[in-house]
Amino acid sequence: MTIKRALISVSEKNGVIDFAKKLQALNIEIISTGGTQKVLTEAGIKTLSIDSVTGFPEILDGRVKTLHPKIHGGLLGKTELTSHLEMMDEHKIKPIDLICVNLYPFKETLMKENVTSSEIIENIDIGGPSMLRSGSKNFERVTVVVDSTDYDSVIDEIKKNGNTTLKLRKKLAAKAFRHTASYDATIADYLTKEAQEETIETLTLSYELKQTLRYGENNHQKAQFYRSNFLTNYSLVNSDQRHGKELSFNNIRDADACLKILREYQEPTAVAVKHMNPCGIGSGKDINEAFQKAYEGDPISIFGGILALNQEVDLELAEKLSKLFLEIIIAPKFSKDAFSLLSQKKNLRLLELQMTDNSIETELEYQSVLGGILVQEIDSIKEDETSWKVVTKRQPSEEELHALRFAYRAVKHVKSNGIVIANSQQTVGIGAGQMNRVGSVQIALNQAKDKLEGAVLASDAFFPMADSLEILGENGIRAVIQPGGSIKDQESIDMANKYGMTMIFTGVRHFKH
Ligand SMILES: NC(=O)c1ncn([C@@H]2O[C@H](COP(=O)(O)O)[C@@H](O)[C@H]2O)c1NC=O
Repeated sequence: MTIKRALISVSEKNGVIDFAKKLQALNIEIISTGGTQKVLTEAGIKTLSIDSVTGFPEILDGRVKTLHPKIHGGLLGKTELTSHLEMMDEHKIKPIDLICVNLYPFKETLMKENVTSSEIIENIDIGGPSMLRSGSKNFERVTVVVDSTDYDSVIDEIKKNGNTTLKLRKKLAAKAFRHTASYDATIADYLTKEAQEETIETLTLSYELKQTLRYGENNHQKAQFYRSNFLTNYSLVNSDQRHGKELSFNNIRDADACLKILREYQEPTAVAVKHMNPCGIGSGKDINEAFQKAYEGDPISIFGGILALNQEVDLELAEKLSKLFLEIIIAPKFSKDAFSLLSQKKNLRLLELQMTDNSIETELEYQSVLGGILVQEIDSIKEDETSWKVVTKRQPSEEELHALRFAYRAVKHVKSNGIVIANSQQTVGIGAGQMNRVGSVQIALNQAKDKLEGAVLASDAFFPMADSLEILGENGIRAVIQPGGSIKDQESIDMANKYGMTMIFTGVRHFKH
């Protein structure tokens, strides 16, 4: 069976003239909706108007154009069934064998500045998805084109056989259903937010393929990277990779962890990450000093790591960075000479990122478990220092308080059990991902060694026992910040007092499992 009739109804009209011309040259009759018909007619392509087929005008400002049995019957009718053919005959419904439809730009409208809600609602396409669904259900006969990148392969197949192959029609139908599902997911997300609903009975997500990755966590695992429909500040998805080979799966996760930490700091700051944990965070009066602090915090672990900085990298800094082995450097900008120096390193990736506004809004994060998915708000709670309680006899000095704030912002991003030892501008010891807290404390102390003078300690969750405090006291740690909440808190407080330490309970836990 050959394709005899096509319907074209597109909002995004790029490439459609060429496609329609080729269909016309293949003797395919074309029906089209108002705006599309205008464009095609102007290009000298003969088309039938929708109303001449339906016998009904386009009404309600375009809300009803193709929603008619003459169209949907033409798409859904099974021409191999005599009963269908008889019914189509009786109601003067002619088969439509190909549809080319793309939808009202809902997402693009949503992202426009100063857009009104009525403009958003009017950009919910109803007739387009209906046609896509009707045609796709009947993929045995109907070719459904929703993506202009498929125009050529469709034309090629029709040229060869007068029709597309069943294989291609099936592929295109699946694509069309993915397209309408994603389109609806975006609308559902918008309306859910508008209706201020929090717990929804069905999770519908819409992400677009950004790139196929060479492999996943290991080279026998296939992997892809999908982007959200909406741009997020500090997101790797919006980065401009200016140099180096493609990011790997592990690079992306590490770089994301790095950026989530960087987002916590307004002052010039550098963050180095290894295996999703920070290994050095430094702040300073300028970005050079910040990097120096981050580097000196742990000059060993930064090797092979990922570094993100929240200010432009200049030549002076680039010279220091070029001496290190780093996988990725992320910054809002690289000066011209910094870029030419760093881009000489073949294995280094350089990424420029939009990181202007570091306000952390309530975002959701997803984690898959076997057979399910967990959704939670990201840990973006604003620290309310007025609810912090000094539980020891000694109050923290201004300097200690400054360091405690710095350390507590960092420990939130360390895998539990998380321990950070820091001064007011630099992490000097990080204990991460241990199965007991005292183990993390020991790792952090071990790493901090000669930098313990005046250092403070932050813990992501309470100390279950006084043993950690005893070790800290013996090692000269003078100030501690932790959520509190253990039944043995009093023992830890007594131990802190014994060593003349000061300790703050924040009341807010920051587990990161
Ligand atoms: N209401 C309908 O019956 C209807 N039928 C097709 N559309 C959409 O109208 C658009 C094309 O319109 P035009 O050819 O007038 O520019 C396409 O994006 C198509 O998906 C419709 N519009 C919205 O639902």
